[in-house]
Amino acid sequence: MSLLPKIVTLRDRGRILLHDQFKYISAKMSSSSGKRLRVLVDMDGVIADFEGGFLKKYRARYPNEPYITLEDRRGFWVSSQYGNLRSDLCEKAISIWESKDFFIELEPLPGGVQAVKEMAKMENTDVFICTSPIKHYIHCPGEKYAWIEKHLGYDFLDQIILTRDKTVVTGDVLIDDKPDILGVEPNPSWEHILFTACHNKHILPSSSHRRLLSWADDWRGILENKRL
Ligand SMILES: Cc1cn([C@H]2C[C@H](O)[C@@H](COP(=O)(O)O)O2)c(=O)[nH]c1=O
Ligand SMILES: [Mg+2]
Repeated sequence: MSLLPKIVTLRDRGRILLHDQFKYISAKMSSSSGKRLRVLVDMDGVIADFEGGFLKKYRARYPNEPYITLEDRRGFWVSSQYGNLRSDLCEKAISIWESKDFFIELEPLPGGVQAVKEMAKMENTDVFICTSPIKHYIHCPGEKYAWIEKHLGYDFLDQIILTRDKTVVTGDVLIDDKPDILGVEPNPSWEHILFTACHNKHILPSSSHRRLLSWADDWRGILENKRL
């Protein structure tokens, strides 16, 4: 090996320049669909029918108690609205989602599983299911895993984020039906796309939220727009 300092000739510089240009062009070609995107998809109320599953089981267990139709649902917290109806109904509502088999037996919401599968196959796209477990953890976390395996497949178990604070998760987009997603991070990295559900459909359009009305809505357009 020569001990002489390396002299970069004009010809070398030309080669380096060409090499850099080649690298730039091939990088551009491989990311023809724009920048890499990390999409966080909520589970309850977005791909799994929490509200429908709740009402069915609540009515079966408490056939003589009053209930709230999906049409009349207001506000994210089912427990609060039932508690306002009659104070003891709050506990009765909670007893439903704390029961064994509640989360695993939730029906998929129309188009959700198909959309997530398609999203995951898109070039330059990482999809994670970002979902909050209840604190009564005996059944819920395991059943959420089982639901993902059942509907999205075994390999999707690598893509699960269980957290009660979604603000600390980094991503480009969070598709979620909860209107206010708060936590310790005041400026989360993601844009919250509000997924329309029976409890939030009456909230007026706001400049702080873009909406996805259902999985038949233009989720592909939202993703492409985020790549720009
Ligand atoms: C309506 C409602 C929900 N929960 C629980 C059930 C789920 O584990 C989470 C919601 O999770 P997401 O990731 O935000 O979809 O909250 C509850 O404890 N009380 C309720 O009234
Ligand atoms: Mg949700």
